[in-house]
Amino acid sequence: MRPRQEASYKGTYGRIVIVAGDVHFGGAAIMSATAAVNAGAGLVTVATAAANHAPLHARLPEAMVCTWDDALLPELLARADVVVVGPGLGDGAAAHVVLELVLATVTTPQTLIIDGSAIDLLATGGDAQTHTEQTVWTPHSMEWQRLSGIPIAKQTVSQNQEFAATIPGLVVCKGAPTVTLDGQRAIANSTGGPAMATGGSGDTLTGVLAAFIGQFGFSIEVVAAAVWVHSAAADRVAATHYVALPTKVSAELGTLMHELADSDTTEEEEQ
Ligand SMILES: NC(=O)C1=CN([C@@H]2O[C@H](COP(=O)(O)OP(=O)(O)OC[C@H]3O[C@@H](n4cnc5c(N)ncnc54)[C@H](OP(=O)(O)O)[C@@H]3O)[C@@H](O)[C@H]2O)[C@@H](O)CC1
Ligand SMILES: Nc1ncnc2c1ncn2[C@@H]1O[C@H](COP(=O)(O)OP(=O)(O)O)[C@@H](O)[C@H]1O
Ligand SMILES: [Mg+2]
Repeated sequence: MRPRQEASYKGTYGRIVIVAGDVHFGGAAIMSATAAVNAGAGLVTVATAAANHAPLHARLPEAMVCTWDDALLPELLARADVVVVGPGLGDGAAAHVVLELVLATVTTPQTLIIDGSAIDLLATGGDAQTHTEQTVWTPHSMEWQRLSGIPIAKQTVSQNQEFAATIPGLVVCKGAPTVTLDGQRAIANSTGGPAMATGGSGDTLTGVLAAFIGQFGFSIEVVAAAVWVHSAAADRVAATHYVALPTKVSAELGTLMHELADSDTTEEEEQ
């Protein structure tokens, strides 16, 4: 976490494009974008099914919106610092087409975060290679089983590392605990808990990851920090709520990040 610099503008903090939300899963797109905005991303655009356009605008005016077939999307993707693909993308014909566009367009040094339906589409149809080493995979156990072929019961860190080493970038194996892997190093997360076991927690994590990479760069440390902050925000909600609803977790991010950035500055000043 770093405080924001005086000499900066919205472009300094990351251009994020989130490709998400078919007609059934508009909430996934909204939750991902809400998290990205609250975690400090400079500019957020959501590419989604037409049915989600107006709800997203009404719910989150900070985000821009276009549809998957918008003629502007290829250029938006090419100019992005970080692209998220997959939350609630579904497996319809349009999802296949837009995933192909994303995979063909996003290249190093851009970051590509692959989640949810996009992991499933690649597990069943394509190969798991991308054009950027700066890829972050965010599977839950079943998505990881589909992609890696490792049955859930055999998903040990060493088994997971072996497959992680064969695909580009980092893998965030979500669970209790979530473990971030790069094929060699593994970082187990220390925050979070069962109050997060509710639809949309993973969708929210994609937005936090995108915002962190957009602001602080791509590395295993930044990815693990985003995982930690997302679950730490959920812990705060869970301190007074039975379930850590993703929208409440996103609302908690701003205060938590303010405190973390502030405490880092204080430590630096004291040294
Ligand atoms: N509001 C919205 O718009 C929302 C939209 N969403 C979007 O929906 C899309 C589909 O995502 P998905 O995760 O719901 O479905 P899928 O990939 O089929 O996984 C479920 C299967 O895996 C199994 N399973 C085993 N272990 C598991 C584990 N640890 N965690 C989870 N599952 C586990 C599980 O076993 P069972 O429960 O049947 O025993 C079941 O057989 C995706 O794009 C997502 O972004 C959601 O985020 C919800 C809110
Ligand atoms: N028992 C648990 N302990 C810690 N974290 C959990 C627990 N259950 C769920 N989570 C977290 O919730 C998220 C679930 O992700 P995912 O299944 O992709 O959600 P969705 O697709 O519904 O948004 C992950 O970040 C995971 O670590
Ligand atoms: Mg998910």
